[in-house]
Amino acid sequence: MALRKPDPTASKDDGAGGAREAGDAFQPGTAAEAVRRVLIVANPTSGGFRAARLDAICDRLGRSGHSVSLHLTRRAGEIGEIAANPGLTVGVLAVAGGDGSVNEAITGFQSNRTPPDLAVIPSGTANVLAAELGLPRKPEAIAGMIARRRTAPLHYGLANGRPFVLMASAGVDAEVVHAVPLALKRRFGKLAYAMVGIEVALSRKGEDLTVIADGETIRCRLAVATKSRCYGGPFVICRAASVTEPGLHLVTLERDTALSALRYVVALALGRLDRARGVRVLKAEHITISADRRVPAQVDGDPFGVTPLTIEPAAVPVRIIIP
Ligand SMILES: Nc1ncnc2c1ncn2[C@@H]1O[C@H](COP(=O)(O)OP(=O)(O)OP(=O)(O)O)[C@@H](O)[C@H]1O
Repeated sequence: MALRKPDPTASKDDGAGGAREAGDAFQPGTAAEAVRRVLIVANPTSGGFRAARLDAICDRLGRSGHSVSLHLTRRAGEIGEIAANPGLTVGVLAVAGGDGSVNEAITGFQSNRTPPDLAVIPSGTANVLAAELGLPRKPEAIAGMIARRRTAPLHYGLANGRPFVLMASAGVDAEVVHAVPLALKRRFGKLAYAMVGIEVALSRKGEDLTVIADGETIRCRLAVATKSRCYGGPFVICRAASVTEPGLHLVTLERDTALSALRYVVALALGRLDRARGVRVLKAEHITISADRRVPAQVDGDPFGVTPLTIEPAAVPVRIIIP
């Protein structure tokens, strides 16, 4: 077993170059050998990261005959580079991190003609995908899931060509995502979004959005193109959406004053957003979001420039390991 022990100091450059450091994951071998190889790429800066969990997962997978390599990232972008590398000869690329790290892997897979199966070892601040797929948290259960290799198609979306696994949006939520300083997010987790959200909601003017969904024009203040049922954690934004089904849904909110934002947050927390006044939920294949002025956008909880956005489903899904 080519096991690199989780090392909290590995974020410091030890002179080994990027993906190569992942050892066995880039060695040639028979197809049968490659299938048993698992490369875990872990983001040690993600919320709730625990090196000891990875150690336990590596040990358990090693005991079940897998060849496991572990790579701790040292900077943003590395997971995408590893996922895109055509020399990657593993059966499973397991991302230990939050939704942003998973997004990087999917983005990398776009330029890899033979991507391995994707597994997610959940950490992260919100980790909506983990809630969406009902992923286990305990090391033993995660290792068991990876060893079983039951997969589902992960149907992701594209916003201006950039993959999103969960959602792409423009409006007040994206403004909050843009405004949350990383240090605050690392210190307070989801609470950081609530703190900055209140400040943004009370101070912003907002902008009218024009959304065209499969030819229908909708005017609103917040538009969320979603693949996921959940939003911001376990909160249901769109009952009909599923990351493992093709297609997209659109959720629009007609108002974004501080009071209506509060109403919508309460409705979301109660799982009743789709029934709240001024909310529309519809299925759509092709969505554009534009505004007279540039409105901040976000994908999968990370800042993503400004409007206009053109959003559509990706043609080919990724295989993801599920419980
Ligand atoms: N070693 C690293 N140093 C700094 N940033 C990194 C590193 N490795 C990955 N990243 C970046 O950190 C971003 C956020 O990480 P991640 O999604 O794993 O955790 P999170 O922000 O706590 O969780 P969530 O996205 O679920 O809120 C990712 O977009 C990724 O590009």
